[in-house]
Amino acid sequence: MTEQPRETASPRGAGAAPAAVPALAVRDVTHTFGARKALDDVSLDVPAGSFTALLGPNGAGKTTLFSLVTRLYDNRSGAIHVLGYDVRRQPAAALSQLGVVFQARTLDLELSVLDNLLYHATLHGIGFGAGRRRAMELLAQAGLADRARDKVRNLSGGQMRRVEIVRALIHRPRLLLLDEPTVGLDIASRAALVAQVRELVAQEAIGVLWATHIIEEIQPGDRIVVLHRGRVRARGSYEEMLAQTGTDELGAAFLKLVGDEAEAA
Ligand SMILES: Nc1ncnc2c1ncn2[C@@H]1O[C@H](COP(=O)(O)OP(=O)(O)OP(=O)(O)O)[C@@H](O)[C@H]1O
Repeated sequence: MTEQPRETASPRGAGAAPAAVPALAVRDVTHTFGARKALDDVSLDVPAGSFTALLGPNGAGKTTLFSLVTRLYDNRSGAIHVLGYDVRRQPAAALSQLGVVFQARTLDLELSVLDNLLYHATLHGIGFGAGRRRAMELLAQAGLADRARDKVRNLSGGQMRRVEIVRALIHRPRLLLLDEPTVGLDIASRAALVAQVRELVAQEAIGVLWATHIIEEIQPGDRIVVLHRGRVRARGSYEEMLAQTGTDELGAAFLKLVGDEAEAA
C-alpha cells in the first residue's frame, strides 16, 4: 500500500490540484552546533515545477539545511515536508521523492558510469533491467550515452557532475536538491549543467532547490530564497527581489539584502 502524506504544510482542499503541494516545505527550522546557530527559524517552499535558488554566501547555512532535509541530521524543531511527507514521521516516503547532488563528489571513480548508476538503482529497489533502461534514457538526455561504459575516472569534472544528476534522478524523484553543483567547473560546463537542470524543471515539472552563491546561475522567472547567517533575508520571484530592493539587477539586490555583513563575514 502506498503511504499517504499525513500532513502537509499547504493542506490540499477538496478538488485542489496536486501541484498545490510544494515539492519542499520547510517551517520554522532552527539548528545549532553547540552554541552556534547555523539555521535560525528558517521557513521556505520549493513549489513543484520550480527552479528555486537558495542564494547565500559561505557559511549561510545551505549545507546544514540540505543535511536536515536528507535526514543526515534530525530536525528537532519545526517541520520539513517533501511532497507532503513529513521527513521525521514518514522518512521512507519522503526520501523516495527526493534526489540529491551533494557538494562533495561521490561517484566511484573505478566503476563505469553505468555500474555507478545501476548500483544506485539497486539501492532504491529497482530491478536490473528497469534500472539499465532508466539509466540509458537519462544518460541520453544528458548527452552522455556514449560514455556509459567508461570508467568515471576518465570523465571531465563537468561530465561527472552530469552523471551525478542522472544518478539522483534514477528513482524518479519529484524534488531535486543540488548543493553548489558548479563548484570547480569552467563556464561552459557550468552552463551545460544549469541547462540540464532547467530542462528537467520544464519537461518533468520537478521541483529544484539549487544552492549557490553565484548570481549568474539565476535568471528571470526563478524563485529565490536569500539565506545569510542562518536566516532567510528575502524570498520571492526574481522580479519581486528586484522590486523589494529597488534595484534593476540581482547582484545589487543581493548586496542590499545581506549588506556589509557579507563583506565583513
Ligand atoms: N558539523 C559542524 N559543526 C560545527 N559547526 C558547523 C558544522 N557544520 C556547519 N557548521 C557551521 O554552521 C554554519 C553554516 O554552515 P553551512 O556549511 O551550512 O553553510 P553553507 O552555506 O553551506 O556554506 P558553504 O557555502 O561555505 O558551504 C557555519 O557557521 C559553519 O561553520
